[in-house]
Amino acid sequence: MPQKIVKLTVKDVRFPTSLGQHGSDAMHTDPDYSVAYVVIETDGGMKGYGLTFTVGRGTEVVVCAVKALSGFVVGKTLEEIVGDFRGFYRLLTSDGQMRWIGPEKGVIQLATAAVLNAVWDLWARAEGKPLWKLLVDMSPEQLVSCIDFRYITDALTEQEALGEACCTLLHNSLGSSLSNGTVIKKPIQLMSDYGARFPNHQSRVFLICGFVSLTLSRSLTHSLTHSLSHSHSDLLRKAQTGKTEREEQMLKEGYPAYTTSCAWLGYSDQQLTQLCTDALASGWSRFKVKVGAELEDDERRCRLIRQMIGPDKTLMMDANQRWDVGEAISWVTSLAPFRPLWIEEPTSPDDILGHATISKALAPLGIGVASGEQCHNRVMFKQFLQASALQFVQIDSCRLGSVNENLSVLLMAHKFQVPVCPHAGGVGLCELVQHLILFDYISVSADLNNRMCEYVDHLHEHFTSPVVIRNAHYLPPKDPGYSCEMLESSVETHQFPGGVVWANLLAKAPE
Ligand SMILES: C[C@H](O)[C@@H](O)CC(=O)C(=O)O
Ligand SMILES: [Mg+2]
Repeated sequence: MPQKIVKLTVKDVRFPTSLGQHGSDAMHTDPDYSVAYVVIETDGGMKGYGLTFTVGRGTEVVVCAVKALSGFVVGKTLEEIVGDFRGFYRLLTSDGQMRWIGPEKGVIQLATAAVLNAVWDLWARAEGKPLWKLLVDMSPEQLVSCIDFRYITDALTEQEALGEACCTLLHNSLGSSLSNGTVIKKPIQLMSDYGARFPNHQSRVFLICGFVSLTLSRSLTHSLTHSLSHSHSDLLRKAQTGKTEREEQMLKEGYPAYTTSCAWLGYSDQQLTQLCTDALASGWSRFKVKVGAELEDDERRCRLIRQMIGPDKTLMMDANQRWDVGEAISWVTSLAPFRPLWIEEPTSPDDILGHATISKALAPLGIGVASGEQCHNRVMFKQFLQASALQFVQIDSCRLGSVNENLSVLLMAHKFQVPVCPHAGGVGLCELVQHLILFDYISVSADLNNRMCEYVDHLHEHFTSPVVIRNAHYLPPKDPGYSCEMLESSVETHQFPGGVVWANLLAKAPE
């Protein structure tokens, strides 16, 4: 029976994390982890839950934006929405009056994520599957039908995402390997043109490829085979191979994670030492430390954490946009002896060329640049990738326009061969993003090299299906949905400003 969405509610839910300095960094010194929490209800009695992460006072603005979008959802059936998900995404992001306050960025994009996250949750529940499994079971055609390719076709077309452009890539890679111009250049060119023009006849093109390869010298045959098996424009259809094994692997081992919870900037050295000791005992081997306020403090804290974890474990550093470009380079150079794998958000999240300059300067030190938690849409990610401005892509389940826009970024990252290491520092972000990275491994990247998903050890007790971590790995969620339903009691007590937690805190606050 069609499920018509008849109601959308949104609540301002905040947790006073600033009291314990949990989540603190060089730019967010007193973060109260918060969400704009959305519930949609159907006439059949089903509910979908969605949220977007915010930090304290900003939440009320996001709540207002969600209310402004609710008219696009209420009255639609789930079938109508998911039957043309690309169209629905555009309806939300491209409305002639609403788009002026974006487009596709800032508060309105956070609100879009909250609403669409609820729709994806409803869809997964209706199918009786956790979201990652819903995505894994979708055909490549269904997956691309959820993506708005507008503004990114110069980096990734729908055909490439599906896997119809392999011949073009084959031509490009053979073109370079056959630099002295051999007789096969022409046939390959013809095959490439044929493949591009008649994507449905690809199998025939492959047959011809196979025939040609038989006639080539051994090294050229190797080159051809390599191109076919390592073609990164040949995305979703190619990744169908081995999917079942990868899904089984994930169910058994889980997805590798790193922890940020030992070293928030406002934690004392004593706290850092204790948390690090506990984390090591629980099997964590990858740690992120906040930096950027005072160089001397950073040196002391980084020395401490490196001494604690030893030379072989992985350390990442996060500056949360604190520096100018030159300052970032010299500051991180000073911290290089502590051997960070990456420096995260060294400067403004909008400064693509600045990130490229920093990447270039730090490459000789073996330090990569990571960014994405405030990268507001697929167009920004496209340019970061095109400019080789980052070496680690940090998708965020709420900063981008929900699963739809995250899919496009996962595919672009795969095409550009940049590892994805999702951001999850916030309330509910671990619960959400685990689904996306599981899908990425099983259905897109098929690669765990240099990849890990962030974990923060806060506020999971407020969710009905909290994340499960075993031996520093995310175990795939089993419950249907997108894992962001919160306990009713938690929502009630933490609602701002009337929930009992806030009523008490506000009563104690000085005038
Ligand atoms: C304010 C948040 O806690 C932020 O510091 C999170 C973050 O940058 C991360 O987890 O990475
Ligand atoms: Mg960060």
